[in-house]
Formats: sequence, structure tokens, C-alpha cells
Amino acid sequence: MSDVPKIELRNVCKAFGKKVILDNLNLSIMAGESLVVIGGSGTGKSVMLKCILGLLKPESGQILIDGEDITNANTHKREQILRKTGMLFQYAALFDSLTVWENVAFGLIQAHGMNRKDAKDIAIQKLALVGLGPDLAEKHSAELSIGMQKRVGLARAIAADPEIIFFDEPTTGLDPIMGDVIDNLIRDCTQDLGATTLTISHDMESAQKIADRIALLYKGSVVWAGLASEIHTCGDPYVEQFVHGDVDGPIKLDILKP
Ligand SMILES: Nc1ncnc2c1ncn2[C@@H]1O[C@H](COP(=O)(O)OP(=O)(O)OP(=O)(O)O)[C@@H](O)[C@H]1O
Repeated sequence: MSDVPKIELRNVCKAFGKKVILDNLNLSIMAGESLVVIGGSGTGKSVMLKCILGLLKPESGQILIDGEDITNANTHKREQILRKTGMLFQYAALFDSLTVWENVAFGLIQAHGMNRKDAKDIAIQKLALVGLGPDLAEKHSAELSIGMQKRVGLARAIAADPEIIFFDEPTTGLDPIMGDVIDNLIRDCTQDLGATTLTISHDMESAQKIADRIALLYKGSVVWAGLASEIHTCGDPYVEQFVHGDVDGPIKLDILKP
């Protein structure tokens, strides 16, 4: 197995004006690994993901995919990289005007240039993997429950058999049972593909189900990273505070006292 990380962030810094959001962030994810980045609101999780996706540009540091520095990649290079990736957005982000299968097949047709018939066949296979039958394929996404929309979003994320999948808060807005169903689907689908996954989440239970490793982000840096199985025994004060949701501890909330 290659020892080059699939995704690597080296000393990534990102600020908006004087406000530093990512502060020398270092993170590595090996091929086939599932890493979940947890952390409180405003700690920079989404900004980190946007930097990796090329939607934001870091002031300094490097972002590497398969050992290749993509920090300053041009549009053509970025499109090439994005073709290797899939993404499940926080609220599934389906197109209301398209049918379920067209949503799943969107990237296959638009980014991979596949014809509609082949793309539809693949979309129906991927829908089956997330437990949705072909009868649903012709419905519009607005007709589906939130849990079903998440499944469709997952089918879309895996449609092109990506090497890397990003999950943004995959269980937010779901009840605990549907959250569990989605966590299991994420684990099974990504393991079957052998994909490398990066998930951002607040949800500790979900993180433990889908992660091989967990990294805790605080003020734009990783303050702890380790195996998901170690999270309750590591004794790290940041982790303990986050896991137990304590107000007291090294993590300070940025709220003004009345
Ligand atoms: N485009 C932007 N311009 C200015 N500030 C921004 C911008 N995007 C994010 N921020 C700020 O960066 C900080 C980190 O935001 P980010 O969305 O990464 O947090 P997060 O960890 O994902 O939080 P949450 O879990 O609540 O989504 C916040 O203070 C946010 O206001």
C-alpha cells in the first residue's frame, strides 16, 4: 500500500480580513481511510472543506491529492481532480426540477459525458444500493422525505465510483433512526468502493460509526487526532470536553457575556 496520503493539508492558513480561520492546519488521510473532522460551530470545518474543493484559496500552506500539490491548480486541473470525487451536501442539495434518476446521473452526464441511457442504468443501480427502488427514479426530489433525499444524495455521491467522497454533516436534520440508517449506508457504500472519505460533523455518535480516525478541530487547528475507538479512553482534555458537552474546559465559546 502506498504511503502517500490520498489527501494532505500542510500548514494551511486561511483568514478573512484579520480573522484567522485555519491556523497552520495539518491533516492526512490515507487511501481507503474514513476520517471524520469534528468540532464546534465556527471552528473552520466548512472553510477547510471549501479550501480542499478549491472554492476558497488558502493564504499559505499546501493541499495535496495523491501527492500532487493542487493549491494553485487551474480550472482544467481542478475539474480533473473533482471528477475523482463525490460529495454529499448537508441538505442533500438536489435539483427540484430534475427527477430522482436525473439528479443521481447529473455528474455522469455533465462531467463524464455519458449518454442518458447508460447514465440512467447506473443511477438505478446506485439507487438500489441505497435501498431505493426503480419506481422512485421518475419522481421529483421535492416529493421525497428528507431521509430519502439524503439517500438520493448518497447515490449521486457514489454514482461515478469516486476515489474520494466528502460528506458535509451527513446526519444533520435527520431523526436518530434515519441518521443510523444513513451512517450504515455511508459505511457500506464507501467500503464497497474502497473510497477515501472525509466527513465533517458535530455528531459524535455518527462520527464513531463511520470513522476509522477522528480529528478534533478547534480554532482552525487539529487539537487531537486518533482512532475512533480511542475517543472515550484517550483522556485528552479537548476531546473529553467535546464528547461530554461541558462548558468548562480548554474549549472556550466565543460568546459575549451579558
Ligand atoms: N466567506 C466568508 N467570509 C467571511 N467569514 C467567513 C466566510 N466563510 C466562513 N467565515 C467565517 O469562518 C468561521 C468558520 O466558519 P465555518 O463555516 O468553517 O465553521 P464550521 O466549523 O463549519 O461551523 P458549523 O459547524 O457551524 O457549520 C466563522 O466564523 C465564519 O463566520
